Amino acid sequence: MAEPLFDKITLIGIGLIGSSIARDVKALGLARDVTISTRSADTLKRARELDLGTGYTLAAEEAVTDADLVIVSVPVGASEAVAKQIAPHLKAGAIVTDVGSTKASVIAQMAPHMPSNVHFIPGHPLAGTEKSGPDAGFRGLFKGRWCIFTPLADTDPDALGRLRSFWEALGSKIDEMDPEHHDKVLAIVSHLPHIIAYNIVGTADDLETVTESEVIKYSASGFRDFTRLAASDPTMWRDVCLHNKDALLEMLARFSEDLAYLQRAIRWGEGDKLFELFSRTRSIRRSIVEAGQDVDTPDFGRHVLDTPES
Ligand SMILES: NC(=O)C1=CN([C@@H]2O[C@H](COP(=O)(O)OP(=O)(O)OC[C@H]3O[C@@H](n4cnc5c(N)ncnc54)[C@H](O)[C@@H]3O)[C@@H](O)[C@H]2O)C=CC1
Ligand SMILES: O=C(O)C(=O)Cc1ccc(O)cc1
Repeated sequence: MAEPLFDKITLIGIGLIGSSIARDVKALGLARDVTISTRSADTLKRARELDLGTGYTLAAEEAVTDADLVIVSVPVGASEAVAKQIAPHLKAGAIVTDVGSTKASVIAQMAPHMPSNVHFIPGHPLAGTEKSGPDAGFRGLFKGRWCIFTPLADTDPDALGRLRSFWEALGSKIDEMDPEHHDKVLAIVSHLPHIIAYNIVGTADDLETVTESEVIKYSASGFRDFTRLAASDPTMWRDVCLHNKDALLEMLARFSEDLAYLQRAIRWGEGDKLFELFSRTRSIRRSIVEAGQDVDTPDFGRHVLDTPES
């Protein structure tokens, strides 16, 4: 068991991400006190049944009292409400971080409410699944995965170092970026793929000439991969779309142009153009595999941490 990095950690939101953090924190002994707060009584009750923390309350302002580290793991659209609620009750010197999939909007929502004696360090673990809620979390989700920090200009290096040590204890690799760049990168590698998945599954569902039972019966593995992404939480992804609007619209515009190019090549029988693109994209997949980043298999992220569960 590791020496606790923090006396008290408070988790606001205890879904897939919050509960995965809680499981690792508890198993690794990273805090003496793990207080959990979430919006609904049913979810809080489930967190208690799963024994995810040491204290439970529906009142976020009560939960953050005396906390050394506060991790906000709620849909990005709820960030401002949470920040307003907790801000007056934060301990001087506390670190407040989040895990939201978009960063510029979360900073705009939270930073103005943070007291000057608190260290607010936005973060985003690039790890997850299509599932949600406290039962969906699991130990080791963050192992070997990137966690991106988008620190504000005046961030205290000591606080940054302590947050880095925390994520490293969960097995993550850390990178830093400015929030706008983060939002562009994530728009192409994560947000656009989810939108494409929602769209293709919606298109299949709307077809008049192919029945739903045929789609289910004959779904090839490529289509099944899309259905996994398209099963992701609607609240979370509505919020991602609304809160990374500019970057997403830019990537969608680029995507539509490139799709039109493909459409023309198919219409006019330009096989050389199709072959050239398909060869280029194949090499990207090879680079991902060579870089050891091809962990997105059906059981991806399910590797447990080396430290045995206590
Ligand atoms: N699901 C994924 O694969 C990943 C999600 N994220 C980000 O992590 C955050 C949480 O996502 P998940 O854990 O997947 O969602 P989830 O739906 O599993 O859990 C969300 C939690 O937030 C709580 N909540 C919602 N509104 C709240 C409010 N106003 N006050 C307090 N609690 C509130 C819910 O009760 C629930 O406990 C999101 O911002 C998402 O963008 C980041 C990386 C991966
Ligand atoms: O389930 C998947 O394939 C994901 O891509 C999970 C995911 C969703 C949102 C994020 O911000 C990061 C990771």
